[in-house]
Amino acid sequence: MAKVISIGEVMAEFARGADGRYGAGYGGDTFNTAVYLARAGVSVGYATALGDDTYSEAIRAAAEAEGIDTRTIARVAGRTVGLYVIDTDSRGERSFTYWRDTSPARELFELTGWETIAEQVIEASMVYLSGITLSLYSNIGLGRLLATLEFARERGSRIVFDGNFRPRGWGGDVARARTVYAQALKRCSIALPTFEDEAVLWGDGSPAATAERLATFGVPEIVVKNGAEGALVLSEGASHLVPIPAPVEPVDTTAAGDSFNAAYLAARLQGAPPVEAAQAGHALAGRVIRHRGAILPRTANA
Ligand SMILES: Nc1ncnc2c1ncn2[C@@H]1O[C@H](COP(=O)(O)OP(=O)(O)OP(=O)(O)O)[C@@H](O)[C@H]1O
Ligand SMILES: O=C(O)C(=O)C[C@H](O)[C@H](O)CO
Repeated sequence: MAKVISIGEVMAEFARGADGRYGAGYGGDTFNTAVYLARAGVSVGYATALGDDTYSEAIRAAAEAEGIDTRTIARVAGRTVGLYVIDTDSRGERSFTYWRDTSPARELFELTGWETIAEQVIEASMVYLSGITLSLYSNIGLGRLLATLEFARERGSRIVFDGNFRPRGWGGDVARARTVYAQALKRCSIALPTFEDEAVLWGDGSPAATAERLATFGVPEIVVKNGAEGALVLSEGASHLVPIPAPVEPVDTTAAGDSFNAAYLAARLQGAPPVEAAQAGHALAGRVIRHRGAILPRTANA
């Protein structure tokens, strides 16, 4: 059984290159983290639903080539995956446009056989999800996901959550987003948010305010990422600001946070303390933002 199971959506990706042309790939926040976890040697599975077309099959094959356990990937006949396009500004800051409203991933917890996938999630020793994951599902799907997380937690699994707030995913309904986030946070052992996103969703004035708010939800281990400003680690009652090793001029910041999370978790699973794990997070994220798209070419990851 996979040690970590990451839950969410992976899409086809188009990233615009320096020449103005778009290159094709695939990505999705929780999938990006699963890829970087696998590359760090962590046993990881991905839970989602794909279609049965060539794009879906290419994504499944890519997951398998990365060594990701695909037994928790459902397949829906006659459907295809969502799509997103990355555009970047002169500072490498990314923006996304999505075509994802009809993707099968949104129905994961309502498909025939969803219980089998939930059972595998419950048996994982760590479950990873994000605010984007939460934005995918109907209230029925969310209820099933939250029950699954609750059972996993009762079995001793650690729930890891990255807020990754994307307002469009919630149709502007911030009140619903906050209610649903609170349900995930109550069950969370490790929170790995990004300050910018938390400020939009919760109105936090500083990374310290984000960390304090998450601590009041009872989250014992918190890392608040803040781009080039470093990361604030709060664990066992002590807080540490972990600076980036060196500033990077980003080409495309897509998956900066996702790759940070993977390197952080891999280090924690290998026994490193939180501050050392955050340094590993910075090191990988600093490499990822030098490349276009969410996922580094395999040769660039070494
Ligand atoms: N200019 C930079 N120089 C060096 N490292 C950076 C820079 N910007 C970001 N990083 C690294 O990336 C990590 C995450 O950055 P940030 O908080 O901007 O990500 P994010 O918005 O969550 O990304 P995404 O949601 O696309 O995955 C930082 O903690 C840091 O390690
Ligand atoms: O924005 C999303 O929903 C994505 O999953 C696309 C990107 O890969 C992700 O946001 C990067 O963190």
